[in-house]
Amino acid sequence: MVGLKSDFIIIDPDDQLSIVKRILKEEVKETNFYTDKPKAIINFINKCKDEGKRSTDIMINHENRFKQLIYSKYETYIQQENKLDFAELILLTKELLEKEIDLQVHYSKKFRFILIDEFQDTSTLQMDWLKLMIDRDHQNKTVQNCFMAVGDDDQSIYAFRGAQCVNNIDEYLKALYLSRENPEHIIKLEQNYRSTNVVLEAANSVIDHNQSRLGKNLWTDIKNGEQIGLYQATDTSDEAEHVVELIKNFIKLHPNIPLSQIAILYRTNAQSREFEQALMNSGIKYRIYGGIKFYQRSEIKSALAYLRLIQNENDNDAFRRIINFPARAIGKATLEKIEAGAKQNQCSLFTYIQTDSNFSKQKKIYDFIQLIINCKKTIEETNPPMELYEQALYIFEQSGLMNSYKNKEEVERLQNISELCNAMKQFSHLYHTNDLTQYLSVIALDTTNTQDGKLDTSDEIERIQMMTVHGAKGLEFHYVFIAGLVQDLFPSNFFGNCDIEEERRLMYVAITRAKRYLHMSYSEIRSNYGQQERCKRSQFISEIPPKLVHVHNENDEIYQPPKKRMNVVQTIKLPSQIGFLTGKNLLNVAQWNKKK
Ligand SMILES: Nc1ncnc2c1ncn2[C@@H]1O[C@H](COP(=O)(O)OP(=O)(O)OP(=O)(O)O)[C@@H](O)[C@H]1O
Repeated sequence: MVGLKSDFIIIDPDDQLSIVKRILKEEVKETNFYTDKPKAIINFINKCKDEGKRSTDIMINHENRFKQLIYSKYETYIQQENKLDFAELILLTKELLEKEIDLQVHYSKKFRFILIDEFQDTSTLQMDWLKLMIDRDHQNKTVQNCFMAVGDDDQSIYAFRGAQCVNNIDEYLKALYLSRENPEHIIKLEQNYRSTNVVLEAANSVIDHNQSRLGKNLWTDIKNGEQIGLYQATDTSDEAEHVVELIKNFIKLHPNIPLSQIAILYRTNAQSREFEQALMNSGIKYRIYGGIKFYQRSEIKSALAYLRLIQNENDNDAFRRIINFPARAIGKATLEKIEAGAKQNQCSLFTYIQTDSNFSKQKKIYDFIQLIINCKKTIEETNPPMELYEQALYIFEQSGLMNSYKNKEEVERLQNISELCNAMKQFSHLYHTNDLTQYLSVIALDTTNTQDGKLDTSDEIERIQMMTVHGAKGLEFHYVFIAGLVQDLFPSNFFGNCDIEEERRLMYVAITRAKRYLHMSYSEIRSNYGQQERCKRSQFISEIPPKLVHVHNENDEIYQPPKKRMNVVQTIKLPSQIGFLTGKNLLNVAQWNKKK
């Protein structure tokens, strides 16, 4: 009926990725250049399907032309291969039930009780499918089967993926001849068993600022909750150090609380770096829940590979990583020939392509050689000397790395690159040097010694949990630390159009993860690509009644100013001064600190 053979195969997001990659390869065989990345195309395809759109339903414009083309090829491909992706399962079923009325009636009569969980995240397509399940008596305006939707409209945080919470609630109620006003139709579960009264009062007063909601007021029997901690930091390092200091104190005071009951939440993944550094310095184990440690992220590895090759032309691993990244149409076969030639001549890959005219005369390889040589020259010769982060930024721009992440979908990668520049600026400041070699030596441990895993899911040891607020949905922790509460970061304004109600729901999710204690922090000075910027405190902090908040200051018993520790760090000798030569044997700052 839908043109599928009975032995069809269901494919997951990884399969989708390899199919799109294969199609792209075919499509751009000649140029090895495409305007949109595979992941961006998959997001586009899935979003279209969630809106019930086939490739032929899309209004083509300059921006989506290429994506639409790949979508149509993807459709043909999976049809020929008798495959279905997740969104297709629903889309195909919806189209079938719309076409075959008998079948639609059959199924709507077959399922008498339907329970929908996480209703706030339903897409347009899922909503359309759901309506086809209604066994309706049009004449009497009644429904013969029973529906129960469970969800929290205040936790609808996937508008960017197509979830349309309040619209869908109204559509759902209308389809079932129900009304928002009738208390028998909407049952509010307002008693909360997770959090203290203080946490709930804060959550209620923040979310109360949203217009678009059904409205509810959480309450609890868990009284006398501790006040919410608030810390205004001098800069982001100070913020991270303060939070880690508090955590250390909690661990001391409550040795029986598992570390996994402590969570640090932030709005963007790039914010993890400062906290990772502070936790490593304190020797506290951590896990990035649903994410990858900062120095293991793909864009950071690529960025560092550029720096490494420029600093040391014999670094073959760095060469392999960037010779064709961003794409320069230098394929696997060419790389194999380079590897063989370099081996035969007993030299590094970069040296080899410069000396063998078969390669050095090829334009794309010649351009790569010039890129590396010119970057090195500029860094060495510019007067006054470039700061370390400026050197890096120059390389990332010249190499096309920054440009390769210009798509909206890659904003996180650019944020991570910016954070890397911030880290370099801090390094220069701390060690009074702009020497790339010394910087690369110091971070060598972070990049070589940590687990080279994909997602950091290792859970054999109790660890502090770090995650984005999106990642925290559905979870709960004894102690929750929400960091980076400044305007334009949280609430975010990454694309210049802040959806304040969606951001506020995210804040509501963040607050309601806390069972016993909540802490908020911010720094009015933040850096962007190494440049300091002044920020305003998040409006969400002001939306919490001051009586619920305890502002931390240096006189608090629990708080020991990090300045003392900074002095210790500043006395550490740099690798060149203490005679270490290879990255593997180096200790990071924290370890030097401990050894001293
Ligand atoms: N009736 C109850 N009595 C005692 N504890 C309860 C009860 N119902 C739920 N809880 C506890 O409250 C906490 C939250 O429950 P649950 O995770 O089911 O809520 P939820 O609505 O899914 O939360 P959220 O959507 O905010 O993540 C859990 O720790 C759970 O064990």
